[in-house]
Amino acid sequence: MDYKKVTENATPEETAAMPRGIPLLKDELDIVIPTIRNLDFLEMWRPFFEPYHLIIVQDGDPSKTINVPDGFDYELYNRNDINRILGPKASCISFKDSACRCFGYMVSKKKYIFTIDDDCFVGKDPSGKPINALEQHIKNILSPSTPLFFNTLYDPFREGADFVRGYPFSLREGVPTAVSHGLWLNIPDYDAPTQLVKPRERNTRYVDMVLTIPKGTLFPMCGMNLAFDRHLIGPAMYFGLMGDGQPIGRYDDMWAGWCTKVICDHLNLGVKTGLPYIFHSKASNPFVNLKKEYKGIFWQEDIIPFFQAVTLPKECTTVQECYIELSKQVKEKLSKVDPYFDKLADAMVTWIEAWDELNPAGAAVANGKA
Ligand SMILES: O=c1ccn([C@@H]2O[C@H](COP(=O)(O)OP(=O)(O)O[C@H]3O[C@@H](CO)[C@H](O)[C@H]3O)[C@@H](O)[C@H]2O)c(=O)[nH]1
Ligand SMILES: [Mn+2]
Repeated sequence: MDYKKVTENATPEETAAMPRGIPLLKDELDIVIPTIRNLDFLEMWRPFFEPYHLIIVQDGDPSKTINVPDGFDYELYNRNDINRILGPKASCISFKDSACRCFGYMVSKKKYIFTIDDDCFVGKDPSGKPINALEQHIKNILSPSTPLFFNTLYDPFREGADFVRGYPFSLREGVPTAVSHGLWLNIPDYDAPTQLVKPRERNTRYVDMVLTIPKGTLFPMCGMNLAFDRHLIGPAMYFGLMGDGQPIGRYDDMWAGWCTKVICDHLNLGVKTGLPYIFHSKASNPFVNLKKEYKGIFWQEDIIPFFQAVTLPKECTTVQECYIELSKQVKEKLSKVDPYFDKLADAMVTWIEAWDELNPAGAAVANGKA
């Protein structure tokens, strides 16, 4: 299949020249950014992001000042803030790892979240048009998913597509979409071994596709370019215990993705992957990544069969109830892999306790129907 290679990101001028459409969900969506750097990348995104509220989670040294470009409406939390707000429960929020971003999901009061890394720029589609990734995520999230029966013409709710012959009419309503998982041009999200053997590989392939991940199928969720319905699935988006003091890193989003997918399957919620693309500009150090990842690379050979075998009782009708049940199964079945999972299972409970403390209304409302 011949693809027009996409090899460069949009310039701020090209993005600024884009017609500023109506900012959909302007007051219902927060943009969460984990950072240890400056936030100059926001200049690139200004036309698309400026109307939205940002939640910046500053990782690392809290005494360092993070400069946010003028004109953005934001709240910023550093480690001192996390400790002050959560007290002892702050122990469940990772330090010195992008996993800290999930604190932003917890403190948000909005229905939707979009999270992006600070080294992700505006990509261009094959026609050279800057990609408004946020707009595409919103389209994905606001249209149903089809996890129960695979539509061979991809997302039937996209312009110019539909359900194909043989697709049961009883299933064409689809289910609510909980997660929209975007992809990356330029630096792909490879694990360290792959990065080491393919240091110069760049993703120039723009595939114009959005797919629902079928029920019963897990996937490797990357947190770099991700949106989700916080009211439907927020409490499952815990990015685990990673980074400082932990035996593992760079499995934060993976853990959240596996927990989220089994809970979405149980609650009849959908997960989509594909468009939009961002332009990932910075390859993190593969040797540092290998040190962070290596335990995860062999632990996951046990973790994946665990999640594939997970069943949740029909009495679990909220995300919190599903998540607590999942934490019990993690403690029971994964602790024999490594004592780390015993600690992680406890942290999963702490996360839900902290979530419900900061979001009391959410504690009572069922998030989805089993
Ligand atoms: O200790 C840290 C390190 C980084 N950050 C912020 O997190 C994101 C991602 O950082 P970076 O781009 O350096 O790392 P990548 O390897 O490209 O990240 C991807 O791999 C996964 C790592 O878990 C993750 O899903 C992707 O994000 C940036 O915004 C850094 O500023 C941090 O907060 N703390
Ligand atoms: Mn990166």
